[in-house]
Amino acid sequence: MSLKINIRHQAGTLDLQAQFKVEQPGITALFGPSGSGKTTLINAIAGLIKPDSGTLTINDSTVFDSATKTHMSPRKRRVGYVFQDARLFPHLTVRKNLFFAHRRATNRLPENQVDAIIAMLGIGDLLSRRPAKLSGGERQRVSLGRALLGNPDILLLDEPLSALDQARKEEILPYLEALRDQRRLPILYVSHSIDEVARLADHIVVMDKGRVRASGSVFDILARTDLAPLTGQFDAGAVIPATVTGHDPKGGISYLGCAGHQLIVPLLPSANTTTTHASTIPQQTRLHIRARDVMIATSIPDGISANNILPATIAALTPVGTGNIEAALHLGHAAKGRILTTPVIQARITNWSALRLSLEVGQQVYAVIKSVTVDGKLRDTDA
Ligand SMILES: Nc1ncnc2c1ncn2[C@@H]1O[C@H](COP(=O)(O)OP(=O)(O)OP(=O)(O)O)[C@@H](O)[C@H]1O
Repeated sequence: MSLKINIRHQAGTLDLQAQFKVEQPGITALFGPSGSGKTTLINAIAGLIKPDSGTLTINDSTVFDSATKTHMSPRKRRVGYVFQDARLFPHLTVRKNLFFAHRRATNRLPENQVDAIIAMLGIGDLLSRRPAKLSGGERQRVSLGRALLGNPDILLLDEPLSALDQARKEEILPYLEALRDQRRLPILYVSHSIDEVARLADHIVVMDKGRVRASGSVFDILARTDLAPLTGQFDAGAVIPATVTGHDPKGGISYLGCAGHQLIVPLLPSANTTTTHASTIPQQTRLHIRARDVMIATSIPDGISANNILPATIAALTPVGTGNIEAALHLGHAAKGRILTTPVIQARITNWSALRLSLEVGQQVYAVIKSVTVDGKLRDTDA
């Protein structure tokens, strides 16, 4: 499955010139400031607007080509679209909303897959209700179900959580994670929230003023300090790969390995609680470490509640806002003259602390990590 975009489109003051490819399943976040052209771009992919020029290819099928005057209708494009507001048919029950999409699909899903989607989204008990009798989170889950029952080649999600309060967001995020992990479907996900992106996305396309400024894996993009003004990475912190290496259910902790270091986190829900070592170990995961949850120490601190104190080397010190410094820290201590290639995490400290500790680039320090989120499936954990 692939999506290839090379389009140009003028809308009011927006001069959209977008060129990128999505060739992998999983979630690709379209991220960027308000007005950067994200919705215009996915409307073009869905066929809701016709670009001025260029080409759009979904799965080797050219859905738009200005040179040959090809502009396939939205229905024929096999694209599932979930909007900010659920846009369900108000007069139809959930069942009828869902099966409307199923019946219209050019390539209908088999019954067992329909049942699996309904189960995955936890909407089986809602089938006889009308949209007005659903909560905001339930409506969005039904809307996701309706998009999936159309058996799309690609799913476009335009800020599907932005109209929901934090509690409803937390309710729906696990379903999006299940969707990402269980269905091998590319998902283009528009979001303003870097926390959501860090939690869900595998890849990020960063847009600004109608242009694609960068695209790459979530690990690489969130490690790039040059993109921070656009990504809000200073608030997001880092997303880095890790391995679950063991569990100690009695002690209530799990062990993770990251760049040769061990981290301890409260027992992960994925742990087998009857044995000390789950059969699935080691298991790949990722950590989200926010800059505000990392402190810097110049020597190993004593008598401290934080479990995770990792050696680190300062890669960059960047002023942010008034009075704060963002420190980029390579995990591990670099020998003199050696350049580290280990993952980078960020720490948010005050100017005053940086001066007091005489911090400088290249200095060997310790990162005191107060809290880690282990993948999205697993809750925020004070570590
Ligand atoms: N039909 C239109 N007529 C005039 N201007 C338009 C039209 N569509 C888009 N624009 C312009 O394009 C800009 C980008 O819109 P778009 O909704 O694609 O941005 P966005 O990145 O999705 O923003 P947001 O994150 O706020 O939703 C708008 O600010 C507007 O100036």
